[in-house]
Amino acid sequence: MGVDLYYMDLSAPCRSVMLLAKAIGLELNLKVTNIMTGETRTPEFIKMNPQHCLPTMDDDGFKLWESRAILSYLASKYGPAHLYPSDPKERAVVDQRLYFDMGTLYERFGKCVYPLMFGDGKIADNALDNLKEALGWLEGFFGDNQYVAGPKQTVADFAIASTVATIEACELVDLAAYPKLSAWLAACKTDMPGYAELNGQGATAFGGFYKAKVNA
Ligand SMILES: N[C@@H](CCC(=O)N[C@@H](CS)C(=O)NCC(=O)O)C(=O)O
Repeated sequence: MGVDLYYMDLSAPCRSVMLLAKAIGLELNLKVTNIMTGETRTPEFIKMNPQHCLPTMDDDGFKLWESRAILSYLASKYGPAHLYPSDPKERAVVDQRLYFDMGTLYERFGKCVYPLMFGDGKIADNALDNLKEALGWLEGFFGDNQYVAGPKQTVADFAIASTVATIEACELVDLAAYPKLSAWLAACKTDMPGYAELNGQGATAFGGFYKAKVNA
């Protein structure tokens, strides 16, 4: 019974789901799963998620992956309505932020770090500028709002907080150049239950791994 979550602390998408669960008081059956030692490639895991990625969720037999889909599902089923609003326009803005996070912000961040951490070490010349451009767009999304998708906290805040925490920990960009984003991140650090334990420690470990590769 209950919601199983297969996860790793180092993983930003996993941390976003764990932060949401803490915020809504949903107890997860946490199942630490090591991608480095092949624990997502076992026949049992592949049967549950043929894409063998983390996070993977199992809610009493309902299996789901893609962290942002998990966030929307858990908020819809267990959270207060404002976290994933039913109003079509409000929901569309939340979805836009989630897709932006996955397809642009995290994607551009990944191009700055993953080749060094897991690939051939070749980082494109424009990778950092592209990441800064995406952070500039995110800065603009705030407008006069306190949260990334408007005046209320939504699932997009959990997804983007995990991405930005990871960017911060890698020390690639001076986030002070984005004042609204910096103010929001500071508020996440104090107001999101478990931020220090989850995003703090997990992102710091990821950043440490990245910086060790840079200095190797
Ligand atoms: N877009 C996916 C990304 C999932 C992903 O790439 N997860 C990584 C860990 S951060 C993973 O499981 N990699 C191992 C694999 O794909 O086999 C999400 O947000 O859930």
